[in-house]
Amino acid sequence: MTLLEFDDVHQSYGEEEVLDGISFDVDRGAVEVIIGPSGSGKSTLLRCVNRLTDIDTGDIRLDGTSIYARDENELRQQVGMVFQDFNLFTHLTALENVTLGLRRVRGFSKDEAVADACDQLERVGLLEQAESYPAELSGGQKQRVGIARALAMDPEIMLFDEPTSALDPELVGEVVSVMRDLADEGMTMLVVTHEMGFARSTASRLTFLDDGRLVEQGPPERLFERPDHERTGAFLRRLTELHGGIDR
Ligand SMILES: Nc1ncnc2c1ncn2[C@@H]1O[C@H](COP(=O)(O)OP(=O)(O)OP(=O)(O)O)[C@@H](O)[C@H]1O
Repeated sequence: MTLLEFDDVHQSYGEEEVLDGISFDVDRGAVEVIIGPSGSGKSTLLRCVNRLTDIDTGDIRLDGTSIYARDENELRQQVGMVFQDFNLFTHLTALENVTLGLRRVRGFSKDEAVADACDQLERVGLLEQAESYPAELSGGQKQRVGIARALAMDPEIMLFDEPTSALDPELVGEVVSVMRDLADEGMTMLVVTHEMGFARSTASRLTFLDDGRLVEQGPPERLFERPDHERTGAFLRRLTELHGGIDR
């Protein structure tokens, strides 16, 4: 069953067309991994889904309704986003970073918010660090707080924009493992990543973007073994050399 639809999406910055007619559907429970060269429009595509960036023409529908027909705050609750550089409030503890949205957006009482935030931190294996400030956490731990914060909104879909790219290599595994658990729980996920181990083991489908166009889409095993386009094959071989095909 379709949850998210991109319908002929065009987006430009000034003269530069960044998304040039993107159309595809994401099923509920699917893990869609978006790959493509730098500047191909991957981040922009994600940012359009929760209206951090507006599209020029076309439409994006969530659960059959245009994202432009929805209340913006409600949309941001339904669409969780995890950023490369965590975007945590540095003056708040891990727990406070998670309770903030629960109180302000979901209207939870203080006690309810703390209880729910503790559940979310436990889900990402960080309950013991609840009282730590971001500066006291490793990059992997910070990113897991970012995931817990997004999960606290009880989203219908989670967007991950290169969630492991800012991490030291030894910290990538703990974040990938949390993402894999979410996939196993049936969370719908749209993931921009270079982690080919994750793509091979967990993606329902890979989507290859180049220069704002959707070049090729398919199950990871087919795209890795028998891509229709030479560009896809060459790109995946290079990513695998750089970021490993090893399942972490
Ligand atoms: N706020 C902005 N203003 C102007 N141009 C932008 C803006 N954000 C992105 N761009 C341009 O849009 C194009 C696509 O950027 P985008 O970040 O979506 O690509 P990407 O595939 O995610 O790249 P990367 O892998 O390097 O993050 C790039 O040429 C970029 O310079």
